[in-house]
Amino acid sequence: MRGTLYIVAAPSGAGKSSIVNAVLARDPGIRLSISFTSRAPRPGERHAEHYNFVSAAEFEAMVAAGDFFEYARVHGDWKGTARQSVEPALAAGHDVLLEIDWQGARQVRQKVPDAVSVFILPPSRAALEERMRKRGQDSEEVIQRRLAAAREEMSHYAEFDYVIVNEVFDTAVAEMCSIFTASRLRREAQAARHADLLAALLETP
Ligand SMILES: Nc1nc2c(ncn2[C@@H]2O[C@H](COP(=O)(O)OP(=O)(O)O)[C@@H](O)[C@H]2O)c(=O)[nH]1
Ligand SMILES: Nc1ncnc2c1ncn2[C@@H]1O[C@H](COP(=O)(O)OP(=O)(O)O)[C@@H](O)[C@H]1O
Repeated sequence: MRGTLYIVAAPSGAGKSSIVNAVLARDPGIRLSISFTSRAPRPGERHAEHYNFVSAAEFEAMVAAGDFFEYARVHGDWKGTARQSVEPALAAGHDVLLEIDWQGARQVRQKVPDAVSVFILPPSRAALEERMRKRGQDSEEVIQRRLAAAREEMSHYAEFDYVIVNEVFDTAVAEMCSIFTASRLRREAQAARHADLLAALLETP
């Protein structure tokens, strides 16, 4: 059976990376796709671990070569998921998780209609702003830009299959694990039903 494709999106600062890391630690079978980006690495970020960092020209060459499963301009930088990070793993039966924005999520839904998409919301505007500041990595100008971008991102929450409000961290992690487990079980049950049906249909009379 092909693997399941999970999409997780959220406004910056909602707790997406923290939740995804906790879910991956509990469920090591899920493969996290490492995106490509044209933005410069921040202090402490490592190539091929946080992102595959490439120049804008390299990114655009990958677009022209059709290398991307999805890509978009996010906060002024190119971000994209390489086909190579997704298609072989799904075909081999592995589940793959994409941490991408709403524009990428739209492209993926068109390609893979049974992808399972989850949107993470902060419990309040104040909490979102506080969490952005707590990371202490961005200038005030960048934070103001990100708050405006957060409103745009959150306006698309209803396009997603599931919404998690990240108020209590452990509850949010448990909710995401439940969503993933339930959707995997549903797909396995459906595949088993189809296998039984085909066996019956193809049985020689
Ligand atoms: N479409 C798309 N969006 C992405 C990709 N990788 C990251 N993003 C989105 O880019 C936004 C900013 O990412 P984030 O890691 O929070 O911030 P950054 O550290 O400034 O890159 C978030 O909405 C991510 O979901 C990607 O491969 N494709
Ligand atoms: N439920 C929560 N309650 C309080 N702080 C949280 C919660 N979830 C995440 N955080 C904190 O908020 C900040 C932003 O989280 P992060 O995972 O980096 O967000 P994102 O990936 O969505 O930008 C981090 O300092 C993180 O520890």
